[in-house]
Amino acid sequence: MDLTENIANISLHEEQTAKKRNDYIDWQEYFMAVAFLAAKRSKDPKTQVGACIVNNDNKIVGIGYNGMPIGCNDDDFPWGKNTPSPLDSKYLYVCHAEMNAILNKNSADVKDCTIYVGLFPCNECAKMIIQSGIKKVVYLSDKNAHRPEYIASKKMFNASNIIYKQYKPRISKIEINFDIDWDLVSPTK
Ligand SMILES: O=c1[nH]c(=O)n([C@H]2C[C@H](O)[C@@H](COP(=O)(O)O)O2)cc1CO
Ligand SMILES: [Zn+2]
Repeated sequence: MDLTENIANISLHEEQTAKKRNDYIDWQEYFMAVAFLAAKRSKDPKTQVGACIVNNDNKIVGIGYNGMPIGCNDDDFPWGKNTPSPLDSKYLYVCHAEMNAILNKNSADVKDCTIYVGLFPCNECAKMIIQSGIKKVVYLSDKNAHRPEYIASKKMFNASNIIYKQYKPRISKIEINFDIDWDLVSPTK
């Protein structure tokens, strides 16, 4: 067997024994990352939240982020927090990520689904989650846990048998790189 033939045999063997890659992201990482990607669409200068609703077949059926209602111009409505009049701050207007994800659903309903969200849901979103039939909440941060709205959320979730679970990331960062050299990854034949 000459050298060229030998090299060809080795590469054929490599092709035939090729294994799947194992550094792929798992389902939870994928859904939480989708929620975080959606949050990047938010115009809120302080807090960007994203939510991703997933059914029992691991299919995404709704995505949302916090933003002004349709027709309420992002540039005209306020984004401040601590204004003398509540009418001049964002809170009376902004739609929360969870609410948008539920309303944006692309399936008939979101019954028995799981919602992945950056922040633990407030009491208003908790009510929407319960009424929509979502059965599980996976959240990243519970930074407002001491506030009455969030204590109320937990009371309602407990009463309604909604499971809530904090997501503990295995990795702290998932990078999206548009700058891939596709020919280097998989050379054109
Ligand atoms: O679950 C949530 N979902 C959600 O979309 N939000 C939004 C509403 C506001 O735009 C922002 C919170 O504003 P701030 O952190 O500045 O108080 O995050 C806030 C929460 C917190 O519960
Ligand atoms: Zn909310």
